[in-house]
Amino acid sequence: MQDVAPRDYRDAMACLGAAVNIVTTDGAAGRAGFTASAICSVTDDPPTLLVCINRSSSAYGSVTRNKVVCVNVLSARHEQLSRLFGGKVPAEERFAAAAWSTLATGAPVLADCTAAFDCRIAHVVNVGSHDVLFCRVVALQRSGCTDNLIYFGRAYHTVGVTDPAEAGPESASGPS
Ligand SMILES: NC(=O)C1=CN([C@@H]2O[C@H](COP(=O)(O)OP(=O)(O)OC[C@H]3O[C@@H](n4cnc5c(N)ncnc54)[C@H](O)[C@@H]3O)[C@@H](O)[C@H]2O)C=CC1
Ligand SMILES: Cc1cc2nc3c(=O)[nH]c(=O)nc-3n(C[C@H](O)[C@H](O)[C@H](O)COP(=O)(O)O)c2cc1C
Repeated sequence: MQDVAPRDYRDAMACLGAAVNIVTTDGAAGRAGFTASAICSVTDDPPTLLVCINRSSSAYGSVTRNKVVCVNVLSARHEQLSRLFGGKVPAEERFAAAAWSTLATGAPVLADCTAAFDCRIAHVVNVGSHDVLFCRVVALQRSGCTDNLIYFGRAYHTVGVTDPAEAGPESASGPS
């Protein structure tokens, strides 16, 4: 069996469009955040999603020691914010560019994000360069669920619904 080269793998993955998110954390190990597309729903009972984080990321130490994250789903207007959280910018400069609140865990919630999943990290699996974080969702926020920022072909794009009613009502739930 022929091994697939990492470069060929990434070229093929560039053809897999994915929603863009900002994953944040806060706590004793400090506030941090990074742009992430490797996020997936695992199960709705108990509500669980997964996040893949590169262990070389500047946010890695804070995320794994705080053991909490908030997955902030981005919309078209957040492209510049996504670039800021995409690397090489000091954490304080990243967070200064937007307004944040908190839900249950204390991880920063982006004020105008499409949806926010506030989570406690339940389980971690090491795979190659990344850790896969299995995250139990303990609180939610939804607002203006009309469009998504998408990363496809190494570029940003937007998908949206023309009728906001299709996306359901705005809401927040879980302990606060
Ligand atoms: N899952 C990840 O860690 C991702 C990391 N990135 C980072 O963003 C920067 C810009 O990336 P592109 O311009 O899209 O070119 P690229 O060739 O680095 O990435 C193309 C595609 O490959 C995947 N990918 C990239 N790096 C990966 C990694 N280390 N592990 C697993 N999958 C990976 C992603 O699906 C990405 O859309 C790079 O530094 C890249 O490492 C981007 C997307 C996902
Ligand atoms: C569109 C996009 C998606 C990304 N997705 C992920 C991801 O899922 N997991 C990850 O560890 N890094 C991902 N990255 C890279 C991190 O955002 C970036 O490397 C991270 O902020 C580390 O940079 P830093 O060490 O300078 O903070 C992505 C970058 C971009 C631009």
